[in-house]
Amino acid sequence: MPALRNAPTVVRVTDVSKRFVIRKEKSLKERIVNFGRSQKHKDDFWALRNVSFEIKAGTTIGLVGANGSGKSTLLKVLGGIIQPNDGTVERRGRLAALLELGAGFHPDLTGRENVYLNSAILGLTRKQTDEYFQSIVDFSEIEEFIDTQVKFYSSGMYVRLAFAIAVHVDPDILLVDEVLAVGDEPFQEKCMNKIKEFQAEGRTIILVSHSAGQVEELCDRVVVLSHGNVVFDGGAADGILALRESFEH
Ligand SMILES: Nc1ncnc2c1ncn2[C@@H]1O[C@H](COP(=O)(O)OP(=O)(O)OP(=O)(O)O)[C@@H](O)[C@H]1O
Repeated sequence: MPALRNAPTVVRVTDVSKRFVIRKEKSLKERIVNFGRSQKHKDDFWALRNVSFEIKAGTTIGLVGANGSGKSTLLKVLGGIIQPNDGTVERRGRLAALLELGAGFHPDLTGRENVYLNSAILGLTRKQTDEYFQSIVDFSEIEEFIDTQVKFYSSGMYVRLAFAIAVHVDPDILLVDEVLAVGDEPFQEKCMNKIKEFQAEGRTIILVSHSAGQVEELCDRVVVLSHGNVVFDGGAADGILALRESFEH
């Protein structure tokens, strides 16, 4: 469901840039020649450069781009997990983020403990989590392992529990990284249905995906990143064409 023209802006990204410092390892020869001198060899790398856009409530937006183009970095900045070096991110409403595998889970805690920990981080009281708990477990279909430490979970089990938590905390904004691809087919279908339900309820979804089919099916709008720059921002069909073009640069 495309956002209404007069819907409020729920995310405003203004001139966001993110720099990483990359350590480069020297070759064995360089290390011998430079023996005793500083071994430090660092480069600045701009993963995002002057990224700006706004998202209206109720929009499903696809973030696409080649490997390394900055999609996950942008999602983490949007989710407040990392801070940009320049620029600002403004958000309105409760946000739940499904980022890379395991992010947000404590490996030594059990599934049950992680449900309570994550829900608390997302602003739910213990009583509210008690109410949702069984529904989260049912959605994840991993009841048998709910009292196992999550470090022993398979990738699919991680995603099942993480997705189940994210969709039960009543988020206004849902961030979804490529994680859905890890679930098996029945679970992927269940997630797609949940995302469509969220769309119908007017929630805002920001989705990173490498699947053109998934993006065309779900997204009202597509932002294409290339080397940390926004090179396209518009409709899904044109966005897929722009994505293919960006592979050549
Ligand atoms: N913590 C970090 N330290 C140094 N460099 C990083 C860090 N995180 C990301 N990068 C670099 O920033 C760039 C963008 O990474 P990012 O994970 O955002 O790409 P992506 O578009 O999500 O890629 P993919 O499609 O492969 O998941 C990459 O070159 C990556 O190596």
